[in-house]
Amino acid sequence: VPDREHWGVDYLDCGGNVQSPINIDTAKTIFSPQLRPIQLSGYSLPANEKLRLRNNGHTVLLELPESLAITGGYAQQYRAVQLHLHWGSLSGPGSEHTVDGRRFAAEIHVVHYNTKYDTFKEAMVHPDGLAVLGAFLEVGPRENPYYQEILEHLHKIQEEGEEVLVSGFNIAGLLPTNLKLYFHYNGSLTTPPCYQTVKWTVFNQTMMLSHEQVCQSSDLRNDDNKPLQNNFRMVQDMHGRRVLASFQ
Ligand SMILES: NS(=O)(=O)c1c(F)c(F)c(SCCc2ccc(C(=O)O)cc2)c(F)c1NC1CCCCCCC1
Ligand SMILES: [Zn+2]
Repeated sequence: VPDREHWGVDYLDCGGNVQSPINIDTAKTIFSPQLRPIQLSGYSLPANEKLRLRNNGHTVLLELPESLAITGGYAQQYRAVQLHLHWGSLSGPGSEHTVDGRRFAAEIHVVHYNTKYDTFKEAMVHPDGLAVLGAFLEVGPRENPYYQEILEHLHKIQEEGEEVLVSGFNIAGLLPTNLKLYFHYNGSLTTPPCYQTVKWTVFNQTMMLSHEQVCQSSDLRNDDNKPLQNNFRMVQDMHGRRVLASFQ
């Protein structure tokens, strides 16, 4: 099938056996003291740097400059591509990964590509091509100022395809302060083409947002003018994979 050669990797990876998201069964994780703290560099952006925030009909995504890099915790260097969110609805939570069967209110993914490849498109078809940093979002008593930098613009991009420019801020504020405690496993993109080329990091520490903030994502609509919600994929079978933990 010509398409198959064209894509280089089996395009129908969505049915493969290295898929994401997964349920993290903490009783079966392997404590791996060799897992070093994740180190981020260039994540603090000046306000005069403008970032494109877009409603793509599936999620809200923030394009990131390649100046943001993962410089520790992975064997190779990875540079940022974009970040986006997964959330639920009034009827329930919407994280993609679950922990001991628990689904969290929402989940952020910061997508990076391995800089040994020239471009993101080239990297995303190689097994060590992508690194996604994931963190769970929970409802807490206070508004989260870092998430407000993104959420305060959602009312301007309610329709699919709309986008707005957001002023730079410290993107690291969207991730936990403790980058030492995390789960690590090999998986995939959670949307077609589902390439099995992601080295996942899911942080143990969660992010606290106000109830209003967590509900704000459902102001977004897709092309059928339907509310954009429950944009999470079902958890996938491990097929013998093990999840490593940087902590006991
Ligand atoms: N969890 S995830 O990382 O797999 C993921 C999702 F689950 C996602 F649902 C998404 S959004 C759906 C794919 C998509 C659609 C339109 C556009 C656009 O108009 O630019 C972009 C992407 C989404 F964008 C991503 N991240 C993308 C994976 C899609 C293809 C490569 C782009 C970078 C990472
Ligand atoms: Zn995602």
